[in-house]
Amino acid sequence: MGVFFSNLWNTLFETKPISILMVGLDAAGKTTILFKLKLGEVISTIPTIGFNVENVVYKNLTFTVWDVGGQFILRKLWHHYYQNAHALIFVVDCSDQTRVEEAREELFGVLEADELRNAPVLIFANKRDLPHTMSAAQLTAALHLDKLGGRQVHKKTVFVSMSCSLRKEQLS
Ligand SMILES: Nc1nc2c(ncn2[C@@H]2O[C@H](COP(=O)(O)OP(=O)(O)OP(=O)(O)O)[C@@H](O)[C@H]2O)c(=O)[nH]1
Ligand SMILES: [Mg+2]
Repeated sequence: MGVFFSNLWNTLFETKPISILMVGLDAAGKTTILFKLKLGEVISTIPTIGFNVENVVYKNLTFTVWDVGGQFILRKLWHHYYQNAHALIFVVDCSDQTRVEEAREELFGVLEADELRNAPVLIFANKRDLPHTMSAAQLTAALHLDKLGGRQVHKKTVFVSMSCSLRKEQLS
């Protein structure tokens, strides 16, 4: 995650404030990540109806992070947030193989958005503390990240970060 934020800052340092859109399936852990970044603490969450937005200071850099609810019925609202996003974080529960295809479909849908054509993308593989998680390589394959250029999805810089937002240490 550190490399992603640093690259983003270097690319966009003249554009302030930098807005990051965070989406992903319901219960992937987006709100937990947002408040871990904001407060350095794990908070108790409820499913997000609508969005949360917070200014987050990460290694002395300030970002505005938009965390949008991921329940199925809410996903059709994601596009309202594309216009102002400089970067995208797509959160995946890497312990849940049963939903990885659903996550891939949603990811590809987001990446087709014209507004996000220049946005760097971080795939944040969350819940690494749980048993039977997919590795970065397995997730890369399951999400077909190698095919991002192949189905008229714009070429993008895509990072994959494996983490757990419940642990005490800072997300890195
Ligand atoms: N084991 C584990 N649980 C996590 C982790 N991150 C989040 N959770 C749990 O996953 C559940 C869902 O987390 P949320 O942050 O509310 O998920 P969300 O992506 O914001 O969900 P929506 O708002 O519905 O889109 C909560 O019970 C969290 O405590 C993690 O890294 N490991
Ligand atoms: Mg949420």
